Amino acid sequence: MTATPAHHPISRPPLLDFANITVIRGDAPILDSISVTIPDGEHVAILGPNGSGKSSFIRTITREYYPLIQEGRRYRIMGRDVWDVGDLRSLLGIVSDDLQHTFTREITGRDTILSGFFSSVGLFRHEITVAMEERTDEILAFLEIDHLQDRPMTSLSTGERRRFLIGRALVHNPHALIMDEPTTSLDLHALHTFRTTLQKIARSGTGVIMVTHSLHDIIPEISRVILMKGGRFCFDGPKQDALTDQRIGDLFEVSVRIREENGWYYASGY
Ligand SMILES: Nc1ncnc2c1ncn2[C@@H]1O[C@H](COP(=O)(O)OP(=O)(O)OP(=O)(O)O)[C@@H](O)[C@H]1O
Repeated sequence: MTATPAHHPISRPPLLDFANITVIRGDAPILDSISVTIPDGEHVAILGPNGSGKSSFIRTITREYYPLIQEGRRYRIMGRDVWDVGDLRSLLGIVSDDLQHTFTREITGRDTILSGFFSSVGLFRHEITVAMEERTDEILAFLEIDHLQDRPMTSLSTGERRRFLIGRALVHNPHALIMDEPTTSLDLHALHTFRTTLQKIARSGTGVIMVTHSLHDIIPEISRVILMKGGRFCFDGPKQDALTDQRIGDLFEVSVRIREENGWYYASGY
């Protein structure tokens, strides 16, 4: 199935086209003069230590945080400077812990996915069409979670809940799935299932953009890695150039050895 949009035309504008993006919170910049262009459909990881500004960067994409208006600023998403925030968020599939924490009521997995059509947390008096039901069935099958669809979200494990949130994010065939620390609190089995799901999504044509502090989140399909520290992007380039002993050691301020195995990267010796 095309759970994700293999049909997006090739000549789309970049997903993100940012220049000189600075966000101030309190009295200090939490994002400091960030410039980055991410083409539509590209898979990118943004790797950085705790407090480096990764979540703030995601919140700037989703317009929860606004950058300063200053000379040379470019704040363009999918070719546009001005967005209705609801429209923007439905074209970007966002999966974050912030979102997961909002699903605390007794809502089933299926209804969680359906609620993505309305950008709501749960279903109220929303009119569900046959097309929406069919799309939900496709997504459930694609993510291999159909057997869990009638269970309340509160009874599902963290990994299972996360897959339903991905399903919710996929309803509109988003240009990209944007994830914040997607594997936090997953055990080895859940991690394996999650990574397999993510690889499937990446291969189906949807861009995968994730912020993380773990090398093991970087699926082989991700070829570009941005290193982030102190609210700045300090490296942006091919994965094999980013994930070196020296660069990762400097990033996390610890001596580390990086090993690659079948496209996956591991850190040891710290
Ligand atoms: N609304 C806010 N008000 C004040 N400071 C903030 C706000 N949001 C973020 N910060 C600060 O900005 C810095 C970056 O935070 P952010 O959550 O973006 O980092 P992170 O890289 O996602 O961290 P982690 O890996 O621990 O989740 C931190 O020092 C944080 O305290």
